[in-house]
Amino acid sequence: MEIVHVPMGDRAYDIRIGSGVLARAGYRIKPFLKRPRVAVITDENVAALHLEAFKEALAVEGVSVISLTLPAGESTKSWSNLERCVEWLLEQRMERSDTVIAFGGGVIGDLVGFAAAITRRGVRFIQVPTTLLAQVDSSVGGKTAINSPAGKNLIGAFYQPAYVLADVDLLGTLTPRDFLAGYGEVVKYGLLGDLDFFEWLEKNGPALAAGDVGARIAAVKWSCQMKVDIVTRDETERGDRALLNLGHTFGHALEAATGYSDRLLHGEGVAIGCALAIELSARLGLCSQEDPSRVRAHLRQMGMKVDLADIPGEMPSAEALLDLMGQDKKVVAGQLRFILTRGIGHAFVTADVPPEEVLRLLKDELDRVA
Ligand SMILES: NC(=O)c1ccc[n+]([C@@H]2O[C@H](COP(=O)([O-])OP(=O)(O)OC[C@H]3O[C@@H](n4cnc5c(N)ncnc54)[C@H](O)[C@@H]3O)[C@@H](O)[C@H]2O)c1
Ligand SMILES: O=C(O)C(=O)C[C@@H](O)[C@H](O)[C@H](O)COP(=O)(O)O
Ligand SMILES: [Zn+2]
Repeated sequence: MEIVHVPMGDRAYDIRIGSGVLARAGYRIKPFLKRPRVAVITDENVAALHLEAFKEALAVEGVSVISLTLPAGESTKSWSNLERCVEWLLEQRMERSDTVIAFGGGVIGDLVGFAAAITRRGVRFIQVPTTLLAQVDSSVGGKTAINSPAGKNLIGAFYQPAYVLADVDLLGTLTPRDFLAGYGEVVKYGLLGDLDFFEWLEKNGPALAAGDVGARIAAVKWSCQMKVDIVTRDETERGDRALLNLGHTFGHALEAATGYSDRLLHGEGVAIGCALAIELSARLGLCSQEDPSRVRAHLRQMGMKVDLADIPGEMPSAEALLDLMGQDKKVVAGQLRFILTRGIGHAFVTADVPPEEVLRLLKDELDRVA
């Protein structure tokens, strides 16, 4: 069992990572409860596979459970599902000191975290992440949100969980595609701040995907620790936290362009976005010409999407993609900011990127699609 502590004063919390964690969830969660009753919100896939086991683990400690099951997929991060969650919590008479548990991937975590933040101006909230992406990234750090037709995660709040409980055994039921999408965020950590981690992934990525429990725990812990170090320096993204957005300026525009649909999962967009950010860095002379090919080679070795050509269906023009990037939350005074790199493990935030270079890169990439 591994623990990563998030030192945030009176909002400090622990992330507990291990195998067999779910079976002991009642024992772990009970100390947080003012009364032995929790509201669990999940999605249809997670409910079918793991909700009974989770309920039993809570029941053995005398904790009763009310649960709400939502449709699976990115389109669940919507106003209508936010309303559904909040109204359900109110109907169930959840008090401010009661606890809401997000039991699922990043979609459930982001939506339920936001619902918890605004219900009675903030009910206590615990994350039990069930995807690789949620265990390494979305359950930690307090970004919560839903999507708008105008762009990704544009409606939300910073709201930290009280606890995060990550059982890597749950990753065993993910589809290979969902597992690899989460791996996109794992690779991001190596690229943004730790060449040793990237090298470790080059060696251990295949074992991780094949189900090696030790490797999974190590990767989740490494990623969470990196995220915690950044988030505790800059909780609300005034500076360094934007590093965690490596690949996302491109990735979020691609998600919007593909309608937040099955055509492109978030982590897939992040992987393609990282490859584009590093290519852009090389074109601007910031990093070596070898870095983009090394990153692409690793993503390809893992069987991931790497290029715009890997996205099925029609893509909009380079100009339209650049326009979608204009809704990015890192925009200041109308100017886009990018996360670029001086080499693998050395990312930085900059507004000093000529839009014509971005356009040229996107055009070259789109030409390869045609
Ligand atoms: N808040 C943050 O800091 C942050 C960070 C990264 C990503 N995100 C958000 O996270 C979302 C993506 O999260 P995701 O990749 O977890 O997607 P997801 O929540 O849609 O889960 C992916 C799929 O896996 C299924 N699933 C979940 N757990 C399962 C399990 N154990 N076994 C079998 N199937 C399971 C889900 O039902 C879904 O179909 C995006 O909306 C993204 O914006 C947020
Ligand atoms: O926690 C962060 O900060 C991140 O940027 C992590 C990202 O992986 C995540 O996708 C996040 O939701 C993106 O943030 P956004 O502010 O660009 O919506
Ligand atoms: Zn992300």
